Amino acid sequence: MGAITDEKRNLIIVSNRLPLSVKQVDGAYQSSLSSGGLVTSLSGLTKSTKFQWFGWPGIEVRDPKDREDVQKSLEAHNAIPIFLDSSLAHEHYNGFSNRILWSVLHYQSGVVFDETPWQAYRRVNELFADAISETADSGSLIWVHDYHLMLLPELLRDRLKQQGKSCAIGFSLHTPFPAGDFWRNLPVRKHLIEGMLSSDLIGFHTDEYKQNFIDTCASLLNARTEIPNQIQYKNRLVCVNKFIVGIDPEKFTDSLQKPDVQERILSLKERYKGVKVIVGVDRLDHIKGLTQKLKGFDAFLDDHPELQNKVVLIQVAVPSREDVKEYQDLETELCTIAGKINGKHATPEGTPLLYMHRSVPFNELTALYSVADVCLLTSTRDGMNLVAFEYVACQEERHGVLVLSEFAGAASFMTNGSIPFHPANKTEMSEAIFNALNLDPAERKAKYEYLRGFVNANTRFEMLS
Ligand SMILES: O=P(O)(O)OC[C@H]1O[C@H](O[C@H]2O[C@H](CO)[C@@H](O)[C@H](O)[C@H]2O)[C@H](O)[C@@H](O)[C@@H]1O
Ligand SMILES: O=c1ccn([C@@H]2O[C@H](COP(=O)(O)OP(=O)(O)O)[C@@H](O)[C@H]2O)c(=O)[nH]1
Repeated sequence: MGAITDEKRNLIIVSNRLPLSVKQVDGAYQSSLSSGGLVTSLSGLTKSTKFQWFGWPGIEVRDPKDREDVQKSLEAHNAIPIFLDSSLAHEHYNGFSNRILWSVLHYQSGVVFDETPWQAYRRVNELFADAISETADSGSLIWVHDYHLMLLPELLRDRLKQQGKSCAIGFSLHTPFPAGDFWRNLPVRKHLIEGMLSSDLIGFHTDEYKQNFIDTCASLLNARTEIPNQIQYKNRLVCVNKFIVGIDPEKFTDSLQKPDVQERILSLKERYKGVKVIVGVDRLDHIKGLTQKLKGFDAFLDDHPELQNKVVLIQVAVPSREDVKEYQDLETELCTIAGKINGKHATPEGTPLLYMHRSVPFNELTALYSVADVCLLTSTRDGMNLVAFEYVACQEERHGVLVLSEFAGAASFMTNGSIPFHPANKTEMSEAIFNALNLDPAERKAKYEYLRGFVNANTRFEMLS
């Protein structure tokens, strides 16, 4: 079985975060587009497919009248909020999903398990199952996304069965799934895998993640896995496969045509005349290797004094998960390193590093991508990394070079068209940057065309759509 596709069926998308996050500004509720690749990867679907999207609105709303208002404002975008108390949401999202589960999925050591966040994780998965099973009709396709909701397929299947409904359930993991023994770091590992195995189809970003998952099912649960892409467990047959997540490149090329974006591009080109621009866009997260990136860039500046005032790194670090201490500490560390780099390498002509700790509007982002000669992505682990795709989409004229960590999921597909490197090796990173800046035009064009072909061929996330 490949993708589940059936235009007549009602499609329900479920993710922890809705594509619109709600905030209270001066007493009124306002919604804005959520950050991150999951939302980007599914936004292309809105063009061609009708669906309802269930998720947490990102804010506690207690008053029933306020809940109604929020519900109505999201309804216009087919988004259905699942309201959670703030302490429950905090323990589920920050406590278990991001401090514990995210770390294990991305091979980070020193994970400490705690019962309270685990119970909150279970409870939130139950609340999602209650809300969705109530709304779903028999025959609906339910597409669950990501590590925040690994228990949901099982909870949902039980409830639907009790209600006499039959629905196909798909599950997409947007993160890596770790190899070998790493998953054993989680005392509740079995519950999570069993939760996912109640799906009909499970999708991963790469073959490597898929195979790691299959191997874990065999070793942990004794599941039968002899038939490729199938897992037989407790009288159920579950299909697993790789589904390449992509972007809608037209959204980016259209943005570049807008007069105000063209104007912005001209002004950035003027500002950086005679200077090579390297761009980095990452959520401020350990897995993006930002510490390594800044240190690698420092090494590059040390190695190439002849390029003083001739290269600038513009790094956008999008605020993320700011209630988690590890993320706060990372932000402090990055500020210190950024300050040191500019302290060491700045001249009266300017600074080599522009470190921006904020999100940028979409048009500004596309202008930045467009003027950059190089895009530097240094993930230590990363499910896919859609910034790599977006940079390519904005480089039709310049044929800029992608310098891509071998640990980003995107590297499984983009290595031929990029300059790969190991993010823990400063020397390798410095050489990769130098090579990218000095690539001859014919090779640049060839690499670019390879990447462009890949990005254009993978514009739809085709698992259940
Ligand atoms: O919702 P947040 O906690 O703010 O985090 C944003 C998203 O981060 C992760 O994104 C992943 O999905 C991308 C698209 O498939 C992929 O390219 C990237 O490598 C992953 O890190 C997370 O998995 C999402 O659930 C979050 O919404
Ligand atoms: O200020 C910004 C800058 C970037 N992005 C988007 O965040 C997504 C990042 O996705 P990626 O897959 O690279 O990583 P993730 O953040 O999901 O781990 C991309 O679509 C970016 O365009 C964003 O939402 N706000």
